[in-house]
Amino acid sequence: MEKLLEVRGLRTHFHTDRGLFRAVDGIDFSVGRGRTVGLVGESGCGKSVTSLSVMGLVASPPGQVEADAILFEGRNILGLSADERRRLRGGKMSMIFQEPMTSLNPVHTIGQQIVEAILAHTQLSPQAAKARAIEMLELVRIPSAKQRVDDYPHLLSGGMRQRVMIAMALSCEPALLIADEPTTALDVTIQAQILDLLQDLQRRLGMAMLIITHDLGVIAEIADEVVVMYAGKIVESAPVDALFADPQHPYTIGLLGSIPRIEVDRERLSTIEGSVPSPNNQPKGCRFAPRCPFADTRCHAEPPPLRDLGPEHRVACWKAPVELARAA
Ligand SMILES: Nc1ncnc2c1ncn2[C@@H]1O[C@H](COP(=O)(O)OP(=O)(O)OP(=O)(O)O)[C@@H](O)[C@H]1O
Repeated sequence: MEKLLEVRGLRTHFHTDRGLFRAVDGIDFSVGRGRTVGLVGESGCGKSVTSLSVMGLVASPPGQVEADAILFEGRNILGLSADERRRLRGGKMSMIFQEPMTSLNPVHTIGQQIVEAILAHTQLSPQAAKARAIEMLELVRIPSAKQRVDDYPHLLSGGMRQRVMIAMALSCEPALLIADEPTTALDVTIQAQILDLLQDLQRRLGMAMLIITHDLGVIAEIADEVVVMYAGKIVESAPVDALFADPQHPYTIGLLGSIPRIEVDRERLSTIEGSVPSPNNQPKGCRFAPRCPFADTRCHAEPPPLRDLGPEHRVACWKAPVELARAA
C-alpha cells in the first residue's frame, strides 16, 4: 500500500519553567493513501501534539519538533520553508479541530471564510470561489446552502458549524485530513451524523484521514488501523479488527475494558487505575509499568521496544503475547 504520510522518529518537546516536557518521545507511524488511521489514548498522551507537529503548527518556542523524517507523498516536509509549509496546510493537508467556534471568525460570514480558504490555495476568481463554497456546503449536507453561505457562524448549531469546518478543510481537495476530536464537543446523535459524513466524504473523495480521539467507539466505527499512544510513545498499532479482537498491550486491554456500555458516560476512560505520568517525569522502564497489573522488575527497569507480533500488529510490551495470556 502506498504511504501518503510517514512519520519517523518524531520527538516534540516543550521547554517550560517546570523543565523539559517530552510530549511526544520518538514515534513512528504511517497513513496509507485513502486509509483512515485512528490515534487513540488518554488525555495528555501526546495525540494533539503529534498532529500539530505533522501540520507544522507547534509554536517554537516553547515547542521543538525533531524527527528523522516526516514524509508526505515521499517528500520530507521538515525541510520545507515556512511558506511552503503554509501552502501545504489547507491545501493537500488539512485539519479540523474539536471546537469549530474557536476556528471560525465570528465577524465574517461562513461563505467569506470558505472563499478565503479557496482563494489562498487556488487560482479561482472570487465569483467561482463563492460558487465552490456553496458546492462545498452542499457536499457536507448543509440545507439551503445558497442562503446559509451568507450566515454568520453564531447563527448555526454546533453540528452545522462542524460541517462548515469540514467544508472549509475539504475545499482544496486534501489528500490527508487530520481530524482532532472532531465529534467530542457534539451530542451523541450529531456525533454519529458527523462520523457518517466524514466516512462518506472519504469514500467519495478518496482522501486519507488521521482521526485523533480518546473514544474507541469512534475508532471502531471509522478507522482501518489504530495507533495507541501512552505517555508520548506508541504502545500498540494494528488493523482495527485485530486490535479489537486480539489486543496485546495491557494498556489497550484496559482501554477496551473501559469502553462504557451505556452512552451516558462515554467521555472518560476511567477504569484503568492511576494516571498518566507527567511528561517531565517519566518512569525509567515501560511508562505504563506503574499502572500495569502484569509488570515485573524488567518492565520497571527497561523500556520495551515496539516490535512486530503479527501482520501489521506492533506492540511495545515485554510480556506480550504469551506471558500476558498466562498472567491473565
Ligand atoms: N505549549 C505547551 N507547553 C508545554 N506543554 C505542552 C504544550 N502543549 C502540550 N503540552 C503538553 O504535552 C502533553 C501532550 O499534550 P496533548 O495535547 O498532545 O495531549 P492529548 O493526548 O492530545 O490530550 P487531550 O485529549 O487532552 O488533547 C501534555 O502533557 C501537555 O501538557
